[in-house]
Amino acid sequence: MSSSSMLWIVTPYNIEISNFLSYGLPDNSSFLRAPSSSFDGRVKGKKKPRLSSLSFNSDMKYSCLGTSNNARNISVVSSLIASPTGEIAVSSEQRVYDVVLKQAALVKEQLRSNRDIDLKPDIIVPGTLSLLNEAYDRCREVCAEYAKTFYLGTLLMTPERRKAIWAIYVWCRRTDELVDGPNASHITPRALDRWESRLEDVFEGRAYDMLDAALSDTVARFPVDIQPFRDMIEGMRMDLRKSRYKNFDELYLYCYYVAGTVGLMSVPVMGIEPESQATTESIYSAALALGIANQLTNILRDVGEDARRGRVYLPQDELAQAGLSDEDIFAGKVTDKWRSFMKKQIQRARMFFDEAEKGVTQLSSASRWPVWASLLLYRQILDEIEANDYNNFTKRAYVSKVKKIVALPVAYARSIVGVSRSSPLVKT
Ligand SMILES: CC(C)=CCC/C(C)=C/CC/C(C)=C/CC/C(C)=C/[C@@H]1[C@@H](COP(=O)(O)OP(=O)(O)O)[C@]1(C)CC/C=C(\C)CC/C=C(\C)CCC=C(C)C
Ligand SMILES: [Mn+2]
Repeated sequence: MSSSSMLWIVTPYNIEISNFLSYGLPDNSSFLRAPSSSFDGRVKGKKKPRLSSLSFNSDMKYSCLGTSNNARNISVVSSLIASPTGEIAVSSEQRVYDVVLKQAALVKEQLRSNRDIDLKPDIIVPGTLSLLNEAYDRCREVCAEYAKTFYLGTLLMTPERRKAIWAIYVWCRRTDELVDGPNASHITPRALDRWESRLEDVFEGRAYDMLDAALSDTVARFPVDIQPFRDMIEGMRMDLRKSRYKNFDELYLYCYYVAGTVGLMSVPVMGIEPESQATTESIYSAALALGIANQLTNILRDVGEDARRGRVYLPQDELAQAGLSDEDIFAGKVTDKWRSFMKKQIQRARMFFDEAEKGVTQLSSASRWPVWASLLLYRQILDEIEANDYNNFTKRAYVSKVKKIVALPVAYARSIVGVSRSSPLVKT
């Protein structure tokens, strides 16, 4: 479907920025939700496993993202969990990795059949191009308003790619706003089903409003798959039904849904450096790691705020191991137990950032800066939690303007370093 023909059905609503999160959800009761993950339980890869650099000690009972398919194998084996009834369950990590493999395979396939996405010609239907430009401009405004630093970073990207990232950003923001925004108390699982049904329409070129129209155009131009978008909605469903996470496996799945998905949505737009020797899978794994790292950081920053909403996004088993409980969190007292618990949580988030770093250099050169900037800035929130002596109950950790300004040239310097054969993601 051409991006322009899609525009025939766009209604140019006059949407104000302050109002951009409004959504005309269709009442589609016949909608059948697709499964959120296509995991089939197969063990991937044949080579000898190598331990992932992110494996946690037995205390944490978690081995995280590997740096290659080889590394992944070890987690596949260790990710088979036997239930008390003897059934073999599959870990979240493996379920998510299956999505990563699928995304990587899809993008490879689509790029093969569409060598240069930036040169995909417009089929111009009279009058529609200016509408589309207006739609992207709305996305730009929203992005500039809600994510200033990140917006600045996108300005270095090619015009095609930056517009696409704005459109994806806006869809993510709107989705999150459904469960976190002013109308959150009215949001039901059925409303999320309708949001998903609307998403499918957007992917098929039927946009409901201008912001959708921009996304519809983006997904027609870039090899972006619907699965991570669906999975983000699944994360919002999870938020509606759940306010506690038994262990890190459960939390990992939530983090994938609401944040890891952003990495998977973004890579096909950001593009991979043509010189890159890394496997597509490893780059997607790094992108996933960045999303997880960001979300874990969000969670650690917002412990007090979430607790006041009755939510605890911390692994219950790890809290118990540290001699802590929900009551301690609601009491909001910084104790030595809390400090030592937080140290471990921060360490884990940093490991995900380290994993993500390996992939940034593999992105196309113009896309690296915003990614480096967001990585460096988000990671600094962890430093600020430490600087607040782990008081994330009543003090919000934030990165000062000065530190943000300093981070930008650092990010730029990193972004101009090209891919090297010694990169940890490169096949040897
Ligand atoms: C190889 C490699 C490293 C590639 C880079 C891949 C990449 C660009 C990854 C981006 C990761 C990223 C920015 C993830 C967002 C994580 C996040 C903060 C998610 C938030 C979820 C809900 O949390 P919560 O409700 O607790 O938070 P709030 O209090 O509401 O803030 C989200 C809010 C989900 C919605 C996500 C967004 C609005 C961000 C979408 C961002 C993009 C599409 C652009 C990403 C691009 C860059 C350059 C960062
Ligand atoms: Mn939110």
